[in-house]
Amino acid sequence: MSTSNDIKKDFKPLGERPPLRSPYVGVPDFLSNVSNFKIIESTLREGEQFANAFFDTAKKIEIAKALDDFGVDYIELTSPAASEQSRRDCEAICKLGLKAKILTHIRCHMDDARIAVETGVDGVDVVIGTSSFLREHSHGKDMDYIHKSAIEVIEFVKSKNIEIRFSSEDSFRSDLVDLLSIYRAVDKIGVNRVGIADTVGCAGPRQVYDLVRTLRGVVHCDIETHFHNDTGCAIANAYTALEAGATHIDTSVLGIGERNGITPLGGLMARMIVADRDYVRSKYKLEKLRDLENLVAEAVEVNIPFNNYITGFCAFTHKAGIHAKAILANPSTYEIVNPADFGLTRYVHFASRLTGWNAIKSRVDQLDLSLTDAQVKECTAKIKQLADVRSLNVDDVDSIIRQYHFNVKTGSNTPLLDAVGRSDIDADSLAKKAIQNGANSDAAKCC
Ligand SMILES: CC(=O)SCCNC(=O)CCNC(=O)[C@H](O)C(C)(C)COP(=O)(O)OP(=O)(O)OC[C@H]1O[C@@H](n2cnc3c(N)ncnc32)[C@H](O)[C@@H]1OP(=O)(O)O
Ligand SMILES: O=C(O)CCC(=O)C(=O)O
Ligand SMILES: [Zn+2]
Repeated sequence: MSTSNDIKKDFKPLGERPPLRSPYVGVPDFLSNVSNFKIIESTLREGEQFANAFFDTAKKIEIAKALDDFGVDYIELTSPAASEQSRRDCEAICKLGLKAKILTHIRCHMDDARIAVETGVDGVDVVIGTSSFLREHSHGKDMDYIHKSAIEVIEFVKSKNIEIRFSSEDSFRSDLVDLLSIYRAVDKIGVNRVGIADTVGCAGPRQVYDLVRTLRGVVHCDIETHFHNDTGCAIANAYTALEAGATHIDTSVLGIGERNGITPLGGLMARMIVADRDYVRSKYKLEKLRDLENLVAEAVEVNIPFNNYITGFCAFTHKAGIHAKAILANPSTYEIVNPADFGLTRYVHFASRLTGWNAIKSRVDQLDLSLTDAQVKECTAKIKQLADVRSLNVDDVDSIIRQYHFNVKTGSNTPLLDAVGRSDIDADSLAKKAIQNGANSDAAKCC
């Protein structure tokens, strides 16, 4: 039983106490791989299944090189059994001598396996559906057949001394006993990885955690995971899988894939840099992300979404006055990801009625003008007055600030609205103008 003397003895003055653990850092877990994961980049396999995708050989090579330069661990390619050109492209990419290991993705079938091992790949990803939906309506095979063909294909690929991964398609709608028994069997004969796939995007993070953690207790090999984004959980599920002990995450650039795709590479980077900045920065050339996304977006003829992780046009734009003030004082107040880690810049928006005098003061300083705080506040009020009437852009606000400054310094009384013109400019044409001028044209560069 502790006495009051013991309590006094244990009591340490504040300065001597060990630092409190940050509440934002997860509880350490020796099975977690959030600080030690690998990316299997599947833009050239899953991504080719995206509705708009057509990659000719030159484009595939360009994308493969860009992925390699970014630092992904593996590049997964479409099955060489898909078409003659797919096979030739696979061979061509294998010959590039990239740092990333090259994989191809095949059905659990000896015909596909025989073609795959001849392409020069570093490894083969084998998949077969195990849910009753796929067993009945896709390939029509039962679990006994799946076991037998899996063992045959795996032994064959292993005999060629290249990596082999076995994955169950539609894992989250498969019977748990079926799953664990096939994974145990393939682990026993020595696969490099087993894969779990949320093929229809039905799983939530708790299910992912439970399945991966259970599997971690059953197999010795690495665990790869693949998450579709139909219900918006692809990044959260990937992160949770790593927490539960998965070792590899499948991604594609911008998340492109079947239907609305899979875990996006950029979104995963955003999530993981918050978990372990040093690890992510040491492995991946994050400043190349934007170019990589632009390359793929152009190839598949889509725009980068406005709300894209990291590279969306407003991902680091701060608008409301309360945010702007705090961001100017310390960017960590309203930013969990530092844009500089990705070679990007943050912006403080000041051309709106939501702005505040701190943002306008910062703009006054950028324009190399000098006004007292009281003057900045008065000028801000004028800007907000006009912003209540119509949409403003940077030029409008700069003109008001300059006119206000001129009036103050010369004692003149020119109406501020003259600086921006009194004619009605409709909001639509201003918005169009802003887009033409580049997305951040009405924002101030800062910090
Ligand atoms: C969830 C995923 O994304 S898995 C990866 C998907 N990738 C691809 O489909 C690659 C591109 N696919 C193709 O080019 C073609 O589908 C091919 C070459 C693979 C097969 O073409 P086809 O022989 O004309 O068959 P089709 O595409 O109509 O049907 C799929 C066939 O594969 C079989 N199959 C489906 N999944 C598997 C599997 N995992 N393992 C073994 N066989 C499978 C089906 O039973 C069906 O064969 P069947 O016609 O003899 O019944
Ligand atoms: O091979 C895998 O693990 C995943 C295959 C696939 O694309 C899927 O199931 O959605
Ligand atoms: Zn998929």
